[in-house]
Amino acid sequence: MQDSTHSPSAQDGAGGNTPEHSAARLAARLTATLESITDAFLMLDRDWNLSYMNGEAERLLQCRREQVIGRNVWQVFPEAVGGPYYRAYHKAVESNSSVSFEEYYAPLNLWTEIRAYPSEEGLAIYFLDISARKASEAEIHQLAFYDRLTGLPNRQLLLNRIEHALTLCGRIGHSGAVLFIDLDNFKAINDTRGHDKGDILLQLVAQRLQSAVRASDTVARFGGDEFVVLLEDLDADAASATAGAQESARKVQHAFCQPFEIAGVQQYSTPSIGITIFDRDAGSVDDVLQRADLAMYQAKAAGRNTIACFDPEMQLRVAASVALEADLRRALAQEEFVLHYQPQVGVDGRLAGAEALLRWNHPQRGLVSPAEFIPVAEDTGLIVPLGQWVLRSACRQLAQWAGGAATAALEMAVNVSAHQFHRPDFVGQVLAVLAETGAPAGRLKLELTESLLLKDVAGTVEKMFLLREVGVGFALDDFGTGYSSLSYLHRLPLDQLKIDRSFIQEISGEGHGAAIVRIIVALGQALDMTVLAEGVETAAQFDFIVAEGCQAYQGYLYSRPLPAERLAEFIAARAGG
Ligand SMILES: Nc1nc2c(ncn2[C@@H]2O[C@@H]3COP(=O)(O)O[C@H]4[C@@H](O)[C@H](n5cnc6c(=O)[nH]c(N)nc65)O[C@@H]4COP(=O)(O)O[C@H]3[C@H]2O)c(=O)[nH]1
Repeated sequence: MQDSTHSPSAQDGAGGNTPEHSAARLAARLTATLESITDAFLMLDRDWNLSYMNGEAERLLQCRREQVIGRNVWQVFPEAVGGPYYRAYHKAVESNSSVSFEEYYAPLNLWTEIRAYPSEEGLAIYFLDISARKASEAEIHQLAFYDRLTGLPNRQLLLNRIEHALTLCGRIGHSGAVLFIDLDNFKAINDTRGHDKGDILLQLVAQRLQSAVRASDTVARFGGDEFVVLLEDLDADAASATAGAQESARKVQHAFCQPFEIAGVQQYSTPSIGITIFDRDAGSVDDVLQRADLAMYQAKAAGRNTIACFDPEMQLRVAASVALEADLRRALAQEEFVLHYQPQVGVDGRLAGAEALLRWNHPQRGLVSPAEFIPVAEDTGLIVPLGQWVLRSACRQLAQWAGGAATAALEMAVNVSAHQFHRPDFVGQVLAVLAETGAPAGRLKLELTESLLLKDVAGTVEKMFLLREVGVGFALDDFGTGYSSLSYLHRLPLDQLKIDRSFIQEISGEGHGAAIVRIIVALGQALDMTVLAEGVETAAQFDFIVAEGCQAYQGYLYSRPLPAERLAEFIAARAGG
């Protein structure tokens, strides 16, 4: 049997068993319960008058119950009239059911549940302050979808928006565009001014980009110094969509005209911008971004601070070069390269030496010209191991010549690419190869190009002098085709200028070939360098370069590039004849 001293009625004291007393006790208990729950709680009667309010509701709604009980709720909270709460209260009454929702009610985010009581024709309303949960949800969203440094949408949000834009294109039939933006000189700024200044630049760029485009366009940080602008809602017509995207790209470019002020210093930065237009047939998000990225590379290649539109041929070229790169790596591992040697001759007919020219002995394609694969090797950095292989093989050959009576005096010219030359250990590598092969340093001539020399002139001069100390000579290849700057020529320890074959070919034609040959010869004399004409094919060209004072030449007239054994036969035949 239940212990009566523990029953609620026993605790309520004596004489409290009348229906009135029971009701009063129940009301008191209910009130105590309603005051202790964590929800805010309100009751309205059927005339919208507030009939009850607990302490938590007082706190959340910032009012005192004695001032509001009995008053019309819409008079107490006039700002709510017509708003979401107003509509929800009416809906609950009309539908005679409960309604719950989340809504911002300044300055709080509230979860609200409204229950209609048909019998009493009133409403019971519960509120819960969910501001803290909302704030942490917002923070999680911010971290997941926005870039911390710039506050811009991040790559993930951009991908979502492009996906969405592609779906819309399919449904509505309009088109959109992606502008892929890369800062041209960001690495240099980061390296010279420090990462904190680099970060400031990225933040300023983010602001400029946002003000350069419409508020409805997405500006996202893709990563590092790469930004993407997504334009939706362009015309369905391809030509006018392209024109619209180009116009936006020009605005973006224009936003970089003014310098950025970073820690009191004016800093200029320029963008390379690639554009791709997309419509319902654009494929996947990745396809679209890849095209924009390719177009951006095209813009960079065109000289920076430029805008380029995606061109499908470009994609084919890139695909071919990716395939070629893989093939080159394999070729290097399987030693499919060989050197051919083209004689370099004095105009008096004396054989001076040979230029080592790289050939790729491809298992399917036969001999492949370096003109086809050197640019890819340069772009991918493969030129470094490849150039090292050339240097070692040519020096081995040079050492062999040094031991033969008829070939002892021959020089070996070796092409050196900019990538290879600007490696910090270049001098050490050349010295190591000379030591390893036993080739005479005094008969090794490195052929450098003008563009190579222009980059970091001081470092270049230093390397050249270090090598010259052991006897290595230098020729300037393809002279006249690059950014000739006469001002640096006299600072460099060069032994020879090579006139590019394009000028030799022009000698008898309409062009300025003859005049250019004359100028280069005069320059060589003034700077005490020998001048060698490349690509001499005819007797007339030979006569001209002799008359102009070139000391040496190479070209089909004398000999094509030859494999080592054929060159040995060639030399022996000449010695014999
Ligand atoms: N039309 C015509 N052409 C002539 C004549 N005489 C020689 N040539 C060609 O002209 C090029 C001369 O080499 P280059 O200017 O250094 O130009 C070279 C050089 O820049 C690069 N290259 C070749 N081997 C190497 C290498 O080992 N390392 C690097 N970095 N580049 C190389 O590839 C370029 C092309 O090499 P090749 O195809 O061997 O082409 C060679 C040679 O075969 C002629 O009378 N008429």
